[in-house]
Amino acid sequence: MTPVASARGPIDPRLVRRSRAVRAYLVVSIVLATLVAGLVVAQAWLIASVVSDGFEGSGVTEAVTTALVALAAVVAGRALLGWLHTVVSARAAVQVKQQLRSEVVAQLLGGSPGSTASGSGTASVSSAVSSSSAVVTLLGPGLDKLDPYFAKYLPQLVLALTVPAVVVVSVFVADPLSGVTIAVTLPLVVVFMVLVGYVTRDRTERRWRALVRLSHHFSDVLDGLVVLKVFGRSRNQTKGIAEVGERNRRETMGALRLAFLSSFVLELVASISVALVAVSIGLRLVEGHMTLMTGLFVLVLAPDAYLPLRQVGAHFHDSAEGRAVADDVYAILDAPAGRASRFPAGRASGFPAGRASGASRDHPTLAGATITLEEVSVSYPGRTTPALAATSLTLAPGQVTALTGPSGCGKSTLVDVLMGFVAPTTGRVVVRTADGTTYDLADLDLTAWRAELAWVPQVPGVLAGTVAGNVRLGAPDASDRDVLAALRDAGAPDLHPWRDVHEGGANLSAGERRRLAVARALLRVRRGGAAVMLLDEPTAGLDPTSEQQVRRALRDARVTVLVVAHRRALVADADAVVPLPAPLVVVS
Ligand SMILES: Nc1ncnc2c1ncn2[C@@H]1O[C@H](COP(=O)(O)OP(=O)(O)OP(=O)(O)O)[C@@H](O)[C@H]1O
Repeated sequence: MTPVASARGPIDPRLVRRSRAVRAYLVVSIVLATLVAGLVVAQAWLIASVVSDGFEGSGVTEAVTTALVALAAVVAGRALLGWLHTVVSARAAVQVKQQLRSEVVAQLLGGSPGSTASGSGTASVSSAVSSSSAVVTLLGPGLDKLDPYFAKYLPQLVLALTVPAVVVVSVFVADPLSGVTIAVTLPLVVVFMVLVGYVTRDRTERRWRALVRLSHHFSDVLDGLVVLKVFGRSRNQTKGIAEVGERNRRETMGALRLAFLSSFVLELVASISVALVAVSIGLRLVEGHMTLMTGLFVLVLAPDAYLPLRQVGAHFHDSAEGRAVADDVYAILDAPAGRASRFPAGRASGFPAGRASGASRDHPTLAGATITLEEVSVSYPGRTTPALAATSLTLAPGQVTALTGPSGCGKSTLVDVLMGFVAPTTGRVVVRTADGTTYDLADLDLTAWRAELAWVPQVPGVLAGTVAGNVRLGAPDASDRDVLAALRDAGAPDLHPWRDVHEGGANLSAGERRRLAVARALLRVRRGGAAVMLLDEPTAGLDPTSEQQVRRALRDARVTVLVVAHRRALVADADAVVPLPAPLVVVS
């Protein structure tokens, strides 16, 4: 796993720094906890006074009745404050999760608000969030693990910081010896908590990673289930899933065992400490060195010095998974924008990735622009040969350029570079606008850049909905007539615009999906303002009539066109042909 900058204080400073909701919540929490601390002391004092009055045999006097009413009010007040704290915590959890979810989604989609927040740009995306299944786990059940952090751990932590302090001071004022005893033993509980925390941290992190691995594995198997079934290998996967599931179970049980054990240790330390205070009070009461009222007050109050700390220790386990999740979230948000943006980026699922857009970057208009690739090459880590060897080519405005070459020579990679999905390893893409200004693609706002591109990938993306809805993705405001014309010119007059389309175009043939994507690109040029078309084998698998239609549409588009072509007819139509050399074969 790539190391990520993890924040390991009692409170994750990144959450406090980046979320106003958390800061506001902490302020409210501290106020509520201080009120609770006051009520705890008041409650102990009232109980002590009622009981000592009872022992003195003064009967149910007016003072006793008043104390009992006040005691009832204090108990009700504590209940009310507890309820308020729960409500505030739950609200904060919802707000923070909502904020993190939208920040992560925006970062993955390239909007990158996270990069403007506090991204140092030094962390890299953890391998735990490098696949779509991991992202789904992270944004769904993953972020929900922040609930215990906000609902249980943080309120308790604030109580643990305020209540013991108030209790120690009150006890010290009433009985200095007990005050000193509590003040000396309290840090012991903290020391044990820290020790337990260190052990727990690794355990819970391991458990979270096991859960992510399980979801990865499961999603991979589901993806390949059809192939596995056809080749009779699906049953073998049962064993794999069972093994990963078993590992997850073992990690969960280990984390639970540790949680129970550490609660026991904290209880023990706290009980021994209270016993020390009780023994000293008992002896002094017997010897008559202390009043019953003071003794009772300290005895009732002493456990409350330890209780919040013990509980914070217990809730630390509930929150630990949330902290591991926060690490993954901030690994995405703090990653250099491009790395995170690879998630949705075209075909590419590995490095080198493209980058996210930057709102302040330039965005020249592409109408009439010349796009030049200067010695652009792309190499993927771990590969001995470049995916695209150093290539130079010029896309002249309004011309159709055909890119040819054997399979695997990097044609689609070159298209990915132009789409901004993949950053060149060497070389650069230069844009010379109609007025003669030149720009480097690396400096441009990619969202604006892509808005002027019409793209037909080798495997077109199709969303659930209708044919027309999919075609309109290129130009949402286009009329029905425009959609029909685009479908006709893409050689797809047979595709009814209102026909239902399933997710991924599962109910369309490969040829229908391709023609739908061509229609979408045509509409983007005609009504969406695109000035450049990038098409990756748009006529593969089409019948001669449809192919003829697509070729004509490309010729008539009157924009700059780069078409990856294997078919001779498509190449023959081009104004310029750029052949890429066969990839180097390295035999080791
Ligand atoms: N994400 C990736 N990670 C590593 N290698 C990759 C990645 N994408 C592509 N490649 C490799 O880069 C090389 C070029 O791939 P590319 O898809 O660009 O070729 P192509 O010329 O378009 O091939 P075809 O004509 O078969 O579509 C191939 O060897 C491919 O295996």
